[in-house]
Amino acid sequence: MADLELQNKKRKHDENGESLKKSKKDKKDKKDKKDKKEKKEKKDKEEKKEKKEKKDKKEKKEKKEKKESNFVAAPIKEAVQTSQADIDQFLKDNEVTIEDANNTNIQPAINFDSLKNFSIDSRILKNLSKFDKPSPIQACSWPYLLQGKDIVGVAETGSGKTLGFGVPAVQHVVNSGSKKLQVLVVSPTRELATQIFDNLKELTDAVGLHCVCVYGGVPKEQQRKDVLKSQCVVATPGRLVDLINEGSVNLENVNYLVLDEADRMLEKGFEEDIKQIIKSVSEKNRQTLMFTATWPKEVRELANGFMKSPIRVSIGNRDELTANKRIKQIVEVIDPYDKEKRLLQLLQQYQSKNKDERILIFALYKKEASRIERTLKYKGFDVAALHGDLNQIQRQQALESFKKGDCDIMLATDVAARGLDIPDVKVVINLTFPLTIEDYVHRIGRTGRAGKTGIAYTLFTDHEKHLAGALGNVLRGADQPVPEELMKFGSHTKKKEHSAYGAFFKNVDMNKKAKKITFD
Ligand SMILES: Nc1ncnc2c1ncn2[C@@H]1O[C@H](COP(=O)(O)OP(=O)(O)OP(=O)(O)O)[C@@H](O)[C@H]1O
Repeated sequence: MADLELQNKKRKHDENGESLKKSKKDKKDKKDKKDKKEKKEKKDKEEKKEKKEKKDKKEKKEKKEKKESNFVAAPIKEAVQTSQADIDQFLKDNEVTIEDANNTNIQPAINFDSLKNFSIDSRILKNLSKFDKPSPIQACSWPYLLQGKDIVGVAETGSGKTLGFGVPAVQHVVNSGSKKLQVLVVSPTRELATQIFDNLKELTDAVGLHCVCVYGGVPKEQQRKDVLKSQCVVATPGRLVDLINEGSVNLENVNYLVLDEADRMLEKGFEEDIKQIIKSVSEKNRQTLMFTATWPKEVRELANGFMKSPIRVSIGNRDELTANKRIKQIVEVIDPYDKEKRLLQLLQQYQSKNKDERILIFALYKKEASRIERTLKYKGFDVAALHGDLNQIQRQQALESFKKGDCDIMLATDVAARGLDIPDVKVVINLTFPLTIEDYVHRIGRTGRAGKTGIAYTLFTDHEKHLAGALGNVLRGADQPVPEELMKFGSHTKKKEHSAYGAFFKNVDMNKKAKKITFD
């Protein structure tokens, strides 16, 4: 009995153990299952959250990109209709030629009113109200530029080309709604870059945007900082390439590129820098503009090389090199050794007339400029000098004192030949003729600006007789007298083999440093 009992007990014990084990196992299975379920739910929740975050991030990015999409052509509302008769009269009076392969034929904006329909920001229009009406180059270029077209704008010196590209540039940024760097204006000299910057800054300040000027001869630090918050940059090529190479400037969002004094920018001395700058700007959405007063044939096909079916707007007969007709051009053929004496006589003659009228003298090389500066100062003339032997501070001070009228005589090399806008320059004296006839047209264009008249006096010697024919053509083209002595040198115009221009797109030996023609 006892054994049996014992066996029963043991069996029961075993059975209890079994069921205990089983219930423990069940419990554990249950718990495992629950844990697993919870884990899965947690994982699903995390995945869902992650998916939502990804989706939100993607939407946010798309929204941001959509907002910062590239320039969308300003919607043209029904423009204030200017009668065709008025338009035709305007085109005829200003000898306007518009070459447009696609015949878009957008009506010129011959008054500021019609600009309102191009959705121009009212603050920009307010800034323009200091003028009566758009200048011809502005009237013809703005409508095309506001439609995102590439343009080559050719118009006489002093005709408002800066705002011609500047107004649509700032409107372009306003339209984009983006604070990224989008506008790049490249100019050949520091003084001209500064002047363009001053013009653009008035507009960017008016609409709460930022503009920066990048040029050599001054420390880089401030320029590096300012670029980061700017939407527009005005630059000379050398310093800009420096900042690109060191990674301080990124042009990937630039979609509005302007070459001011474009024919000069395509010359040999600038080609490597310009090539690198163009390479840094993506071609996809790029709107490219070129503006100048002189547009030699050698440059035209080059320019097309990186523009998209550009519209060419010319004011006046720009096929032949023509000077501003409001400038009285006097050419005197003289012995080179008599130039300084003659210069002193001219200064006596013109300075006595009207103290407020500025006289701008051009020498060719900086050594000559330094020598003449010393001579004039020794003779008691108060002269401001602008040439490459001076540091940037001295150059800025000289230009400022001339603009303000502290000095009414400036002596400069061709660094001042292009673009500088000094309203009261009444007389330009070419003490030494420039290297090219184009530079002659730009030099004398420092006077007779914005509709005013001016006088250009040129001392011509047999050293530059190879340019006598071209000079004679410019004089005749502007209805100016051609001196007998000048014609004695012959009227041929040596076909200018612009090795400078030709080199631009050829595989230039990038190792061979281009000969920079610098006067500054
Ligand atoms: N619509 C306008 N009406 C009158 N004056 C204007 C107008 N637009 C610009 N100006 C003035 O004309 C002058 C010359 O302008 P700007 O310097 O832009 O000429 P430009 O054509 O670039 O000359 P350049 O070929 O010598 O560079 C400036 O003083 C400028 O303020």
